[in-house]
Amino acid sequence: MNIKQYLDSTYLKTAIQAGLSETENTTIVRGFIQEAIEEGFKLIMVRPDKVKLAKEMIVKANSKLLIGTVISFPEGTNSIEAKLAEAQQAIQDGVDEIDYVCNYEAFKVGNTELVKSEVLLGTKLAFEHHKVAKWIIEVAALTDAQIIQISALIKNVIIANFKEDCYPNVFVKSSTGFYKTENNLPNGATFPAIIMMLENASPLPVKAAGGVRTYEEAEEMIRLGVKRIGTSAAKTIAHGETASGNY
Ligand SMILES: O=C[C@H](O)COP(=O)(O)O
Repeated sequence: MNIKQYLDSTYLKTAIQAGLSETENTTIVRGFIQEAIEEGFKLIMVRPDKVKLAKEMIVKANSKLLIGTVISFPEGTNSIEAKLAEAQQAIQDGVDEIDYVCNYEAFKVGNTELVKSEVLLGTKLAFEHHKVAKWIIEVAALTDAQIIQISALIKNVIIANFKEDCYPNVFVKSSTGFYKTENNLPNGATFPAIIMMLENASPLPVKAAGGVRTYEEAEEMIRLGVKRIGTSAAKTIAHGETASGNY
């Protein structure tokens, strides 16, 4: 198995989150993009304001590395209009895959219509530009029943509105990697959450993200059926090593 083809190498910290100046953080992002080019990962995930930089570096290196970005990250509470505008800008800057954070807070209070609308319109926008869409559900913020319901909701919106050959291009994604739980509980891609997603999102593919730190974890996720793994430890995982956790 070529694990690198499953790995979305991810750096989503803002300068403030990284405790760095803007210039220092951009230097880190540059290094991350360069590393992903050299390692032959499938895709690099960066914040929207770094998509242009990634595109320039990838074109210059004549690399096939794809670029993904995150929309309404990490809370997902922006209006649909704001999400579409952010995605539109990322498309203009050269993005290949758009990872939208679902408005899971709206979902939790019963506003499923809003989530259905954003999934429909956000996916439509991605498809109009031949891009992949992913919907982050933030499993740590949800009960098991809610994980099941929102995975099925996304699946049903896609099945009702798009042709079968589009299904591989819409993912249900577990986590932002930035959610903070009380008592420091795991905030990312746990095996039980991934299994519930796989069972209820199918035929849509699942992306596991958040807290994946070892080759063994990644391999087990793939064995379970995930098609993509988003991790800030892609290089260490690809080299069969274990990175320190960030929960
Ligand atoms: O979208 C991907 C996540 O931000 C990656 O999370 P991580 O930093 O815990 O690997």
